Amino acid sequence: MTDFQTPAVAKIPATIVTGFLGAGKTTLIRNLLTNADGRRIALIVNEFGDMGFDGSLLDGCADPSCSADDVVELTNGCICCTVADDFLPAMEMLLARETPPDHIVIETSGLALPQPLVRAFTWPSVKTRVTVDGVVTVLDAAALAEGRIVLDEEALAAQRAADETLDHDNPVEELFHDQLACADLVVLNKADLVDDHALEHIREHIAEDVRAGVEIIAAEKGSLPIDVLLGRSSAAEDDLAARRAHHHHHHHDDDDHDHDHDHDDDHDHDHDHDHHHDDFESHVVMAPEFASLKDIEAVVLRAMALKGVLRIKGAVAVSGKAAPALVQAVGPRVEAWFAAGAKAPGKLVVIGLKGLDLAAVSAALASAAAGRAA
Ligand SMILES: Nc1nc2c(ncn2[C@@H]2O[C@H](COP(=O)(O)OP(=O)(O)OP(=O)(O)O)[C@@H](O)[C@H]2O)c(=O)[nH]1
Repeated sequence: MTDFQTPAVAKIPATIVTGFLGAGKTTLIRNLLTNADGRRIALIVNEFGDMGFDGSLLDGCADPSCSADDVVELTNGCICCTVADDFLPAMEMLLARETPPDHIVIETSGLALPQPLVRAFTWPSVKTRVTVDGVVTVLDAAALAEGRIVLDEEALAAQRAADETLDHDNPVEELFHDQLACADLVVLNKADLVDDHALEHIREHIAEDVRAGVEIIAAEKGSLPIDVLLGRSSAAEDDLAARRAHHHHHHHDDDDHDHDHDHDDDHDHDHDHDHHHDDFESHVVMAPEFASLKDIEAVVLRAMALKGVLRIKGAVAVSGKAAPALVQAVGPRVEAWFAAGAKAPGKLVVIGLKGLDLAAVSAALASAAAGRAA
């Protein structure tokens, strides 16, 4: 339908960056922002957990080459559940600026379903001004190669049979499929941590989960040319029906938590919003002062090894050092480094499966400190 009254105004493209906890979304975006080539990019960031912004991205943006024009942080829960309260107002604010951005990049939390967010682009206040340029799904190749995210349906069935507590689908798996089904581009990140054979194996599996024609590109530290990441013009918001995962549900019908209130014809195939993040929890844990970066790595690694723990990150103090250390842990990998200017050291965010033993995690962190002092 053509509207002859309104001159055609080019819509602002928006790129959605999704992917599981710790896959490398922030790293990829930091890279993108330092290669923005004069584009004015606004960034909307959503974190799962109470602590909000992880600081490392801001570090990147203290860099004069970082071109983030504006950074909006959404912390009231998972973006896919707070679209109307958080995301739409943030978008409207960006659009109301005198000089709107050239491009908008949205980093979803690692537990967000991209589909409800894409659907938000069909809301009238947004649809006339913005279009989804592409959904970029970042995958952790190491997590896949090491079986922390299970690719294989048979292996998954075996896992389920072995673990009685998995009475329904593995929530990590379901998110994985949702995030893949929505993708315009899959970035097989952390390629440096796996061999070519494993990469090929992963690629073959993923090919079954993505829409036809979706590119799967291996990367290290999310480092890809900006023209690969931006400029896809996918208009995903017009194509939602094709972007739903086919879940193999093991839920009992009455046990399905479908919080979606939208049940008109357009929207009620909304199996893509089963709120898998009800299956996860996040805590802020006070961290002691550590003796050294090595000490941090050893202690956090022990906490990561506890059942259900998926991600730990934050900033901690190191004795005798003015600068706090940032900590990043995904699976068996812990990184810690000094970062002047990181704020509020002494807190770590712990994210994991619902039912994780928080007392044990806190104790692992605290007892290590006591042991060291002895
Ligand atoms: N070896 C390796 N490490 C990587 C790569 N990309 C990211 N990392 C590390 O993985 C960890 C998580 O990276 P982030 O970019 O914070 O991941 P994220 O997806 O934004 O994490 P959440 O927002 O918590 O979901 C950090 O310690 C990164 O340094 C990569 O290509 N190779």
